[in-house]
Amino acid sequence: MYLKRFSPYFKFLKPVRVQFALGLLAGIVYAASSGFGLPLVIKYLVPLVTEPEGPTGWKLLGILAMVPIVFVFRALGSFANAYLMAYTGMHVLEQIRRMVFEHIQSLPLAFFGRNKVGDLMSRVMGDTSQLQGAIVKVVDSLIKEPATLISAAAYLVYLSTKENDISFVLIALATVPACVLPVKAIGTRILKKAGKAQKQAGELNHVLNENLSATREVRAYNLEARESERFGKACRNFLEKSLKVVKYDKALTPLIEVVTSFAIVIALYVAVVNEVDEGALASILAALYMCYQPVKKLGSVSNTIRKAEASLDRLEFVLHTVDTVPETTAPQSLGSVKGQISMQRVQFKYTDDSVVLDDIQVDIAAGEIVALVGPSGAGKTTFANLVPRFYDVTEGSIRIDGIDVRDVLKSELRSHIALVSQEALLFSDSIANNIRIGKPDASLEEIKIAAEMANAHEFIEALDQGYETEVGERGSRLSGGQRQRISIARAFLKNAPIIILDEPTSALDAESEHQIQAALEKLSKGRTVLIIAHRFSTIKHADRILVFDAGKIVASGSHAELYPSSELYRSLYDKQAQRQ
Ligand SMILES: Nc1ncnc2c1ncn2[C@@H]1O[C@H](COP(=O)(O)OP(=O)(O)OP(=O)(O)O)[C@@H](O)[C@H]1O
Repeated sequence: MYLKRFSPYFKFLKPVRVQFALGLLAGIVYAASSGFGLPLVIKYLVPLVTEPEGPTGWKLLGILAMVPIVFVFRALGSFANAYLMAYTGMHVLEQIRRMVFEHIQSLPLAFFGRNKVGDLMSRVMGDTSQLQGAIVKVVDSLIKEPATLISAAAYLVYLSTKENDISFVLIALATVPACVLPVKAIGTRILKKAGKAQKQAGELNHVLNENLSATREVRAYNLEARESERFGKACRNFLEKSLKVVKYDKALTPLIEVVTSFAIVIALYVAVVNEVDEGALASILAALYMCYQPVKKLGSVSNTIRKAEASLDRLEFVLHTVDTVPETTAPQSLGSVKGQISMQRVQFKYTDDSVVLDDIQVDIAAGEIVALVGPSGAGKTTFANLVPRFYDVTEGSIRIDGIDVRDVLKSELRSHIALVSQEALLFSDSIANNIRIGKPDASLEEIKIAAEMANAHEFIEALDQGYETEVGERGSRLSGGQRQRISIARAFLKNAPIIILDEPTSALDAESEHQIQAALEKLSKGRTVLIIAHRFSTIKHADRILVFDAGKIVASGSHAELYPSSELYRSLYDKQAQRQ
């Protein structure tokens, strides 16, 4: 049955198996005291009221004492069961979330190009939560509810042997299959609707995330009303899709109750015709109630499973996404890298239908500084992204010191490459820890030296907390130029032989630009450097310039060689010169 879908995830119960087993045991105590204990108590209590010549003294006290005893067992069972199940549930949730998160870390950049951040957040938070709810509720209910049903049925059997009539049991049990029909019909609908509702939750998260990541743009372009409308629409869609789930979810219990009311009437009729006494009659009612209660609960469990199945589909979409940049099974070591990069007949496509880089053939010597220029969209960033294997070539090969990058472990390959991005991205941590990313075991002394090399030491020291200053979310408490210098300090600390430098496009003030430029020149010394040159100010320090156009390298050489020979280069350069 459909529980099979969840079986691979039951392994998460293993670390909490003791609590889980105790929780189940508590569930059985609860079930037995509800299904068997309560009807039994009622059987002895009712005659106390209806029969004038009832028991007295110790016997009376004994019967009365049964009430609190049964209720104490039931209460203890109920509490321990609920608490231990919540305990195991939260532990399961933690593990599932971590598994999904870890898998997301291993996914290539291409995956994030295709999927929205908000939707992924919704999958990590919302869908894991649904799955956790299902695993715990299902496993718990699958013991507790049938145990209650069996206890109540056992009581009916016990009573029928005493009353010499087995017909109540048969009638009570005969109605169970009838209750399964609405459970099945509603379950199928819930699966469909829940999938849509979760998808809409992802969309809602996406709109929220996009808005919160673009707070400046929203204000600058007066997009507040448009954004509110977009969010409102997503909210409404989510509400409508969720309400459909609620409708089916909530229809189940009343439906089952109607079915069981007929069964109860028939069972009572048989009991009355057979002239059972009041105590037995009341206890039959209680036992029947205890029989149908679990059926109802199991129906709601079925709905939970359906909802969780929809969430599982969304989670498995992430978990089953294979790494399109796979790790080699027979890794070679790069050893101490000189930094020679060679690209042979490289072709690259993001999607099947468009070639972004075509027939790229280039050899970059160790220690060479190479600038990549070309019109926007020509393929410069893509070219640089292939070296650390953010993407893999679709044809041809890239070699570092003669070794194909696909034959090296990604972690080793990337340890030899430092990246200075266009938009320096800092983590919400101290400045020291942000620089330390370049070398996790670096001492404060090493961090300060790296900051000095990056022309960052002075401004850091001038801050109240110095290196311990918290930079805020994404480094928002620092200026663009300061962030950039911290990211250059990171690269200094990493001391990698290959540097990829995505030149900042946003205009920095002259002083900041000068400091960054000077730091980058220092950083470039003795290393192989690829500069994605958006502005041409850095070009003069390059040993070679590669001119990209529509995914091809159309010219290569120094500025002095290219200016007269390449029309494209000349026009790009002149346009830049005019702007300055
Ligand atoms: N993640 C992606 N998925 C699909 N296509 C992409 C992706 N990234 C870039 N492209 C496409 O690949 C082509 C090359 O883009 P690339 O970013 O390499 O150009 P670029 O020369 O660095 O441009 P710019 O100077 O504007 O940064 C463009 O047509 C772009 O639309």
